[in-house]
Amino acid sequence: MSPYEPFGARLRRAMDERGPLCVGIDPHASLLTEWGLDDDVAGLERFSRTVVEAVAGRVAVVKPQSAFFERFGSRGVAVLERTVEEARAAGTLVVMDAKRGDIGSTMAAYAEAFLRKDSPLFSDALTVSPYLGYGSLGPAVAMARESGAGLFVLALTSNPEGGEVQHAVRADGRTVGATVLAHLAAENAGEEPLGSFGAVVGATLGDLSSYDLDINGPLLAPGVGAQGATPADLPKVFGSSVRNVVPNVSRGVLRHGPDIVTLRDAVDRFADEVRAALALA
Ligand SMILES: O=C(O)c1cc(=O)[nH]c(=O)n1[C@@H]1O[C@H](COP(=O)(O)O)[C@@H](O)[C@H]1O
Repeated sequence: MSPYEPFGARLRRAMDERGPLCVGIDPHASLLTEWGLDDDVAGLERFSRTVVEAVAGRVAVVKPQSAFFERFGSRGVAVLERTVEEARAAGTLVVMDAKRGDIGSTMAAYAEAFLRKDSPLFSDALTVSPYLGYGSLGPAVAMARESGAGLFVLALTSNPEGGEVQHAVRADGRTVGATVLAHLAAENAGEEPLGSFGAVVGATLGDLSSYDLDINGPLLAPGVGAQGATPADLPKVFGSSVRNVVPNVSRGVLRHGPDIVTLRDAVDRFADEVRAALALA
């Protein structure tokens, strides 16, 4: 038994206290330019610091997108470390969006990198890909349990290309995406108030009534804002599972920077719209 409070319980509390919105920290080169920053490590650091300052304590979760930090090599990764540390120090949960996935023995090293309690990049949860087979994620599941961390496993992604893999029908008649969801439901069985093993399910996907989203775990829902989904779509897409949805907005909020007050207003608008949509669900 881990001495740490599980991610699912910490997330449920944060969602109940602050609402479920997740703000993505995605320092696109084009956003750095729009913010009047140089596309370099100093610009990256200023951008990330500003977002954390604007949103920490106001939203349940932030989700730094590792790719935009890796672009700058080790110095960018150092900024990512500080971003994670500052957000966590401010009491905001951090989902590291690194979408890792590999054979089990390598997955164990990714788990150490992001989910081992004393790792420099330790995050409250990590996005992972199950498309080397769900079982290959075993070491990450084990490490997450040990550290009180969580995973968000790509199930039904927000991009239109995802369907060719995720809606594919297996020999047993189930789709690949449904199988991922079933694995997660098994992982979370009996956990209260919420399991720690979430699914990524795009808010852009329209009617998902043929999928069982009731996995007793969180559903990270990217696609709100720049990809065209709105908070009002959430009840339609997620049905009765909507209370476990963590909607992510990145560019839809970030384009309102660099002024902190304007950024906060944008976050508050999305947060209010999400609350209103959930109240009607
Ligand atoms: O895992 C993710 O967060 C993710 C999964 C998915 O299916 N679609 C998706 O857009 N994302 C991420 O969510 C963020 C969406 O950003 P915006 O489109 O700017 O709101 C990006 O960091 C994507 O990498």
